[in-house]
Amino acid sequence: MHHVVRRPFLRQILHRSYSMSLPYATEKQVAVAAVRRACHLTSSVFNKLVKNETLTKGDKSPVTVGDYAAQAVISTILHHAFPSDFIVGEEDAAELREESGAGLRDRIIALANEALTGELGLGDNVEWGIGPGQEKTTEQLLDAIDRGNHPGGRTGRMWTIDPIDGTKGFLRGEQYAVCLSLIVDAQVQLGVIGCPNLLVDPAEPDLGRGVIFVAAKGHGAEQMRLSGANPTPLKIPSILPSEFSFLESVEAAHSSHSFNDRVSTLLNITHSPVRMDSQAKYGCLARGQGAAYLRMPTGVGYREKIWDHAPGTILVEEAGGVVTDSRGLPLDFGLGRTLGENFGVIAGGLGVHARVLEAVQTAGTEQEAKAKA
Ligand SMILES: Nc1ncnc2c1ncn2[C@@H]1O[C@H](COP(=O)(O)O)[C@@H](OP(=O)(O)O)[C@H]1O
Repeated sequence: MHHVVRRPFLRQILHRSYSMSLPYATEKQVAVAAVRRACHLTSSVFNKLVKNETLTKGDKSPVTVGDYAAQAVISTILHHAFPSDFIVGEEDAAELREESGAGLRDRIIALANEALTGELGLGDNVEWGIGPGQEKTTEQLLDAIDRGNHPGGRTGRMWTIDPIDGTKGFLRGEQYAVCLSLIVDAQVQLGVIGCPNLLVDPAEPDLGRGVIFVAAKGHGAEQMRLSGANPTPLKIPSILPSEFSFLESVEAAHSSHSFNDRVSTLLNITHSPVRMDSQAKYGCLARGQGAAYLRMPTGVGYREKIWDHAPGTILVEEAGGVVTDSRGLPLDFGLGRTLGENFGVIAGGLGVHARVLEAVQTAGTEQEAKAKA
């Protein structure tokens, strides 16, 4: 009798301390498992389709195959674990449902099923629809891709998926990232960024490549191996911008290189910028590579997508940094699928961010004056 009375009490205490330690513990496990499988998938697409096939210049088919299949995998896992959550994903399956898309569709379904049915790894759970024997039908996987059509908004639980962020980097065999975040009532609660091509430690190249960055609101940021091993907490060091360089996009069409040059000059930064595709930039910043990430628009009209910044923003904030737009406003993840009126992105360590923001505003005023003259 004594035993029967004590057990629920103990379970209550244990549950309370567990949920106090990490409110989204299951979500974190599921998200890491989903990103890990998608990373293996995209790496295998690269090895099969980019390295070993002759691609014509501008051929985007490996990206298309990888993008669709990775979104199918992540969305399937999320739906098994959290059936009522919404998903804001970059892709939809309309093209694959057409008669002309049959070849592409078959390739994608095979790849997604291969990724879903792989052996269970560290922290995996069969209840998430993964593991040997868990094949899905074509219809189930197309529906999984299409579940990414949520319009976003200010309330509710929603996941953002960018199955291959940095598609240009992916095709060049350089950096790209598989990105996932959980947003609850417009606040990012969880961010996971898988970077299959990123060195585990730039100071020790022998450790190899393949990193997953994870951050949970109020519970810090960490980096782990793709297997989930070696979780290491991340903290942005307090450094002066002159000692380090900016992180920026490789693609001049995505972010103004000349504007960044001017900001570097204003801050007396002498090192060249580190150019890198995808949200791997946020990951590098969080582990102390580069002083700040600066992304200023190249023209008017483009609106940044929430899936391109939600995981990175929480990662940098949880590593002790700050992320705002070029006016110093927080990024607003509650306006739909885009960041709406936010203009540009500045991410950096606490003191560094304030100095970069000031220089960005000076450079912006100069630019306006020049345009008027
Ligand atoms: N004109 C533009 N300005 C800013 N970002 C753009 C852009 N056109 C595309 N992008 C986004 O930039 C992302 C890549 O960022 P980066 O330059 O940091 O690697 C692209 O993601 P995808 O590669 O998933 O399409 C795309 O969403």
